[in-house]
Amino acid sequence: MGIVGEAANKEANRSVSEKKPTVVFVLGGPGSGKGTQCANIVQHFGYTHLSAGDLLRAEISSGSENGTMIQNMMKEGKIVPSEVTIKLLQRAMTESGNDRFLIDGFPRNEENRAAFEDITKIEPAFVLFFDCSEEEMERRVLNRNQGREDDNIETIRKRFKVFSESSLPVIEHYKSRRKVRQIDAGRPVEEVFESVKAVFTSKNEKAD
Ligand SMILES: Nc1ncnc2c1ncn2[C@@H]1O[C@H](COP(=O)(O)OP(=O)(O)OP(=O)(O)O)[C@@H](O)[C@H]1O
Ligand SMILES: O=c1ccn([C@@H]2O[C@H](COP(=O)(O)O)[C@@H](O)[C@H]2O)c(=O)[nH]1
Ligand SMILES: [Mg+2]
Repeated sequence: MGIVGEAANKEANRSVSEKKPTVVFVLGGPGSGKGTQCANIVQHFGYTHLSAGDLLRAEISSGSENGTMIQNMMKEGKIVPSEVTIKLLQRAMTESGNDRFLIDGFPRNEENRAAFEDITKIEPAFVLFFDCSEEEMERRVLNRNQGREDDNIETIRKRFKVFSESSLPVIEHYKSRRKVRQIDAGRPVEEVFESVKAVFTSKNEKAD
């Protein structure tokens, strides 16, 4: 290959590696089925699933210096400082080697949202919102049996309050920008996934 060809090749590779990743935020109340549906999306559409809650739990288990602070906040259903969560997300994105991500359970408040956009300069392609009644979400979380310290009725009530007071405004923000794809998540898993698939296969979605 000549010098000109090599330069063109380098340029092509550079633009690929510097291309902004595709991000879909996956939001919804505790137990709405975000993790369950993300696992299905990964199988069908080649995304990497990053659950902010799972990354925070892994940070606690790793014995990191932030572990105790994160654990105490999660027990209370509170939102961990943005910089901690964003660092974990950025690290996971880099380590994945992929360029399309489902970011599950983040941003949880307006400050999370603004900080993520500020730091990463990434805007989501769209936001998947799993809409489910509190009654159904409570039933699911109490039956989940994954040993999560925050799956008890006292913390669940706090998580619902944080969701409606702090997370719903994030969804409203993206609604006003026509980025929200709202899914009725109160139906059986397979039915919910049919609606999810329709979103990901729509030719109008930038993420495809
Ligand atoms: N459509 C559904 N119908 C009935 N049960 C469901 C449905 N979707 C998920 N579940 C079950 O409900 C529980 C919660 O689901 P999941 O963990 O996916 O929710 P989540 O939104 O990720 O919750 P969290 O925010 O607490 O992490 C799990 O036990 C899961 O198997
Ligand atoms: O961006 C985030 C995500 C999660 N948290 C804390 O973790 C728990 C559990 O989150 P799940 O999404 O249900 O796994 C949540 O209640 C918060 O305390 C967070 O602070 N920031
Ligand atoms: Mg989850």
